[in-house]
Amino acid sequence: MAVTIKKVGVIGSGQMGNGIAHVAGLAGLDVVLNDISADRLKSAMATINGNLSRQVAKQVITEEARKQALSRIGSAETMDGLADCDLVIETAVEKEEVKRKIFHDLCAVLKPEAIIASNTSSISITRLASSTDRPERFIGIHFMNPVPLMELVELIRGIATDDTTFDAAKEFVTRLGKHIAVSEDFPAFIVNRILLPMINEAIYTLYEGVGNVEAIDAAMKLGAHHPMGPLELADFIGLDTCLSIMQVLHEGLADSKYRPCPLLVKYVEAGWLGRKTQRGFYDYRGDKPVPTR
Ligand SMILES: CC(=O)CC(=O)SCCNC(=O)CCNC(=O)[C@H](O)C(C)(C)COP(=O)(O)OP(=O)(O)OC[C@H]1O[C@@H](n2cnc3c(N)ncnc32)[C@H](O)[C@@H]1OP(=O)(O)O
Ligand SMILES: NC(=O)C1=CN([C@@H]2O[C@H](COP(=O)(O)OP(=O)(O)OC[C@H]3O[C@@H](n4cnc5c(N)ncnc54)[C@H](OP(=O)(O)O)[C@@H]3O)[C@@H](O)[C@H]2O)C=CC1
Repeated sequence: MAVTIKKVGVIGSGQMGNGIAHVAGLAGLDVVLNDISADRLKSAMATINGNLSRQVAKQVITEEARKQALSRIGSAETMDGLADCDLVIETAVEKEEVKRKIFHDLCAVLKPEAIIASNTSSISITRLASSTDRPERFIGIHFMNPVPLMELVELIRGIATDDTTFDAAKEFVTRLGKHIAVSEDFPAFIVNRILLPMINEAIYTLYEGVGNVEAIDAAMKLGAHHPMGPLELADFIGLDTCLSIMQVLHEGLADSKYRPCPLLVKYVEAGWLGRKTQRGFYDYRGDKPVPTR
């Protein structure tokens, strides 16, 4: 039976959650954003408004489209508010036990025919699906950061994902105007299997003293035409997320070439997670970012 997605739930209102709510609202879908923190929900709504306003100023969207999109995005402090969604996308932190608990709580309230998706960067979709009551209606829908600007979304089927779910996810992503890359359910899928070892290697390059933060980022921006240097990009993604992805690659593929750089571990242990905590490979607390090494 075909599934029509009209109402979308988003769990986790961090940078990815607010981006997904933003693009879904703009595409004319009703959105309910949920988070464990009421403060986070409030600031996510303000961020979405700010990002929509930037798009109006740049004439990417009209003022009317901004207003319409905002009016479609609501927030819910408990999971009950997601009960009648057709699709719920989980976008909480990259920790398997957190995601499993969310799915357990979500399945208790969500209508049985609804589809559940995870925006995980790396974790097995088959394994996450097994913590739900509907593995056949579970899929990986992996957006890229920043969601309103990046064109790609990866779709990942778990072993049990049925064709109806895959087709509905495809239709949903197409409606958002994004390009789809289909990936097999392997650790970190396609983009992060390639991108994260490059970022980890850039951190080793720093750790071994081959270059400092500025030299490494300038080298890849000006020498390889990357839009952001790898350390700037790591701060943008979040160093906790980068470390989690490397750990999934290291454990999942059992190959020492994916060993997370000890310097990355140290930054995460310090709570220097990048832009979201205002300190990572750069310090963002002043007027302009200053390298921390
Ligand atoms: C970890 C995973 O699981 C997967 C991943 O996502 S990996 C990460 C993938 N993403 C990347 O690799 C991003 C690499 N960087 C880029 O492509 C570019 O730097 C970029 C597209 C992010 C920005 O490009 P830019 O035009 O050079 O930068 P910038 O001038 O700062 O921003 C341009 C506009 O983008 C928009 N923008 C920037 N960040 C935004 C955000 N978070 N949300 C919405 N809009 C944003 C703004 O409209 C901004 O306009 P203003 O100048 O008015 O602020
Ligand atoms: N950052 C990136 O570039 C990309 C990330 N992803 C993936 O998206 C997901 C989210 O990443 P990102 O947005 O960067 O992370 P953030 O740290 O920005 O946001 C995560 C959000 O989830 C909230 N949260 C934590 N636990 C729960 C819970 N039990 N229920 C509801 N909300 C919860 C956090 O709240 P609090 O802070 O209060 O704990 C926070 O608001 C991860 O799986 C990540 O791997 C995918 C593509 C790109």
